[in-house]
Amino acid sequence: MTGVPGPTAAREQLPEATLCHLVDGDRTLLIRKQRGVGQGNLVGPGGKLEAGETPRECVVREVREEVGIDVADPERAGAFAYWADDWSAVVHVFRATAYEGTPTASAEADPVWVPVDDVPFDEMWATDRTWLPTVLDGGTFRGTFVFHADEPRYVDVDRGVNVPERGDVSATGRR
Ligand SMILES: COc1nc(N)nc2c1ncn2[C@H]1C[C@H](O)[C@@H](COP(=O)(O)OP(=O)(O)OP(=O)(O)O)O1
Repeated sequence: MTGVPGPTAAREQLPEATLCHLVDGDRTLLIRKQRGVGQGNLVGPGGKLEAGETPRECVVREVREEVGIDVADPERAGAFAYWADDWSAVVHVFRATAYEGTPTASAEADPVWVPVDDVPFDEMWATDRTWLPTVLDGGTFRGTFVFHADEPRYVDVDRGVNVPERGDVSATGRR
């Protein structure tokens, strides 16, 4: 894909995106992506940062656009940087426990509640299983992933670390 950061892009060149993992008692909200990056996968709601937007502003806006609810308390749970053949990104991950509204389908997303203790990782990005349990459990993490031919070839996750909203989220310092 022309103009899209691939596996050799420097960290500073990567587009930024967000994910929200909303926990409501013993269930957590995922979406079935209807288009865009990861179409067909189950994933947390979220999307790409717009110009001038902070990750927190982005995650609130994207959750509202995708599933029609307002998350009240998005808390930063970590971030990962990844490089793939046709897309690479820094993804900021938030956990939320309070919201207003009823999750509703949009053109981008079908909302799906799943049990916190039975998340369908087989239908998600392969690397989600390495960090999502930590997030659902209230912890923090930092991840670095390299994919080739849609398979994760390098996976590094630090748990219990706080990652600033701005700055290098790559555990390896790869730039
Ligand atoms: C390992 O890679 C990824 N893992 C997970 N769990 N989620 C990922 C990964 N790469 C991207 N994502 C998520 C992060 C964002 O929520 C979306 C970004 O893509 P999207 O195409 O949904 O962006 P939007 O701004 O919503 O879409 P439009 O451009 O159509 O407005 O994917």
